[in-house]
Amino acid sequence: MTGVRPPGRGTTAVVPLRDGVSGKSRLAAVLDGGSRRRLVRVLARHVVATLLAADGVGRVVVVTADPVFTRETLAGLEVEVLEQPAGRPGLNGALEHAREVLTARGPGPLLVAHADLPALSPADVVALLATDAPVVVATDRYGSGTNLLLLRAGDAARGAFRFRFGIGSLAAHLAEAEARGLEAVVVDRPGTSVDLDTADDWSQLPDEVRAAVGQQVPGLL
Ligand SMILES: Nc1nc2c(ncn2[C@@H]2O[C@H](COP(=O)(O)OP(=O)(O)OP(=O)(O)O)[C@@H](O)[C@H]2O)c(=O)[nH]1
Ligand SMILES: C=C(OP(=O)(O)O)C(=O)O
Repeated sequence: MTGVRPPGRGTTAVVPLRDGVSGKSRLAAVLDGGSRRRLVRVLARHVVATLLAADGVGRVVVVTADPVFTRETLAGLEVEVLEQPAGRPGLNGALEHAREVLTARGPGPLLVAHADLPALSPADVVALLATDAPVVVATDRYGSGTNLLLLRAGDAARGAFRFRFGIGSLAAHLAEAEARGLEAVVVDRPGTSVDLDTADDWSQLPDEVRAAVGQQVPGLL
């Protein structure tokens, strides 16, 4: 993508983004396909723009099985798009691929951020980066999942840490850190805890966030 920031100092943020058709399936009962696709775009643009605006983030890389949709979705934003190989399916496979590519380029902390965090602010990102631990997990509103994961452990430890996104991923990531002798800190902030997967998640968002997203996605307001 044009206008990509050169590799430099700071944390590299990695945003996984599914293809243009299958995401946000849990909202299928309340939103048609076109609106779900639009929602994926609005949320992804918000998360990427927020990361780019946060002090301490050097670069944003999006890993996806659908680079055409992703480039179109993120047009005008300074991101690099990495294509997820077919042999690396699923969210964890996508992240392993991104980590391999980035580690081959050089050392440095990695911040994984899901592309569906409508309330995420630059201050949330700065707060995560200010947390002094080799592994930092921002959990979801149930205290059971992982919405952002910061790995600033040294290269060997960072490379060996298994991504375990999915049901119960907070406990899985904490266990992973413990198994590798890495201190892990859990962060729980209003801006990091709501990933928009269900109508109930929607109801938990502040009014101003719902107004901003709802204006752009028919059917949500
Ligand atoms: N590259 C990539 N990203 C994924 C994949 N699965 C999920 N993601 C991304 O990972 C983040 C969390 O996704 P989920 O909430 O599990 O899935 P979703 O598509 O948003 O919603 P559901 O269809 O309801 O599960 C979002 O940024 C997704 O776009 C995948 O297989 N590959
Ligand atoms: C992938 C995860 O959650 P969700 O599918 O709810 O986004 C997770 O919490 O690891």
